[in-house]
Amino acid sequence: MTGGLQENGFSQVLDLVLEELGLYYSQDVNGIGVLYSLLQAPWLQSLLKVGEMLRDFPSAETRELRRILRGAHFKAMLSAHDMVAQKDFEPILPPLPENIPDNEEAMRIVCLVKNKQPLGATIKRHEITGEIIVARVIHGGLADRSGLLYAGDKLVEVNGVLVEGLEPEHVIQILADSEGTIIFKVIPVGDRSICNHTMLFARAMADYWPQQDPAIPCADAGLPFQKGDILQIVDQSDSLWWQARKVSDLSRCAGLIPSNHLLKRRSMRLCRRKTQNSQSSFYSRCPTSCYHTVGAPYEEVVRYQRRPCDRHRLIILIGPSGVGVNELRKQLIDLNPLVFQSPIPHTTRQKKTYEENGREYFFVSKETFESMVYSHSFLEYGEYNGHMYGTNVESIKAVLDAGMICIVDLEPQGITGARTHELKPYIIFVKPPSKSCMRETRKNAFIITDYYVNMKFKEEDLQEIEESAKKMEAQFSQFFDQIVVNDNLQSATVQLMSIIHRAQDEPQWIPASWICSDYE
Ligand SMILES: Nc1ncnc2c1ncn2[C@@H]1O[C@H](COP(=O)(O)OP(=O)(O)OP(=O)(O)O)[C@@H](O)[C@H]1O
Repeated sequence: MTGGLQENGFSQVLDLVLEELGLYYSQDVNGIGVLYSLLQAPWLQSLLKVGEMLRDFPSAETRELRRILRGAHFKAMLSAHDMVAQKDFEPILPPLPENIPDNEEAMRIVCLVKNKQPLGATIKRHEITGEIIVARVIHGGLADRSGLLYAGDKLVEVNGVLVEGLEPEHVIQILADSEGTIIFKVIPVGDRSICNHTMLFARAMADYWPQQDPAIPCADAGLPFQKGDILQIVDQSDSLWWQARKVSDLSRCAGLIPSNHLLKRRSMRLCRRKTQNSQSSFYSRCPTSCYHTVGAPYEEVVRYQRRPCDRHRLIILIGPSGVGVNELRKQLIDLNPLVFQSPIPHTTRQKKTYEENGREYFFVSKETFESMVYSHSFLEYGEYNGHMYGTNVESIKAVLDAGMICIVDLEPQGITGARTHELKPYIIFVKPPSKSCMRETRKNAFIITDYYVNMKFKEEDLQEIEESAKKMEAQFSQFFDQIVVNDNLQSATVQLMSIIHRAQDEPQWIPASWICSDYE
């Protein structure tokens, strides 16, 4: 590079810089952005290099450049560049006062917008400190979705009202009266335990009405359910109160339900009270009578889909005597004997001449029958006209092994024995229609009793069918997978047929133990 060219280059660069700087001086620009891009500019880099070089070549231009570079504006620009580069532009807060106590707690301000829906959190008074704290946050509720309130958070203020010294009921009232925005001041809980969201499904084995439970921490946060309902238990972190939703209504937020442990404890207490009243020892009676009859409050269930290579599920029809269980079973078999069959029963009665052993019945001696009873071979058995009759599990398996759908009608007391992983029964309750409908549809029907065969239905028979159906439902509905009303015989049969096919081919809830047992 020649001396002339060098001089030309420098003056060009300088002209450029001055021109640009002149532009910025005349504009009211946001300094940081502009400075940043300005200082990034390749020409400025060159200029700096030029400056260094010029130190060694004193001339009029050099002196001028030195003056520019030492100018206040230029220095200010460079210092601004340094600040931007070091991100040193955040506001400087005044120092904290020196007299803050060491134990001062951080406060969180939570703003929730409450429409018509509940807040989805419960509060309680801390047993020791007396402070009002968030007792639990309901899964899927407003507070839970906000992610800002946690169980254990200390409430300081609600909508500007100090809660110190207030009763929890008073705070609840403030919350209930608030519409729209609610502002909480809370001291966040120190050790926030991670909620245990075990995804577990359970069949309720009893009804539960939170409004009638004096022990529930907040009745409005409770989830009412009826036996047979399938519940999704979303939180088991509390040993006494779980949170659950009904699978039939998963869009609703979860509610409180008593834990297994709590219900068992209650039923034990009930049991103790009963046995005390009956003057006998709790320990000697409880395991066999009371506790056994009360049973588990929830039954864990899983979704089960029968594979085409699996045996069919046993179809059990349950219903009050005279409702038409036997008739419906016969209708199904008559319609499709290659698909539907019933097991061949055992009996102690004499074989008739036209009968064949193993076709109508298995004819056995009283002794054989008794030994089968002792070895629990029968799902159910009973006496009729002085003879014993029984439905044997092996006969059921024979139908299932032949690839057919086995249908039995059972007394409800036989349900427990039939509920095994081997048979995986699907239980259908045959319900009577209204009495007026029965009167109409049973005009030409005959009822079979222990004393009479082929008697017309009387008014008291209809009454008895209705009452006995109600009792059965009250006691056993937790086991019913489906209910069919036997009004019109033809339509009830068609409905039953489609239910049975769905039971075999579509996913269903079954006890988890039936699946685990497969791998035993
Ligand atoms: N939907 C119906 N419409 C008209 N008649 C019916 C209907 N269902 C059943 N019946 C008749 O009612 C009578 C009693 O029915 P069924 O014998 O099936 O009763 P059940 O429930 O099996 O009672 P049980 O166990 O005491 O025999 C029979 O005559 C049957 O044909």
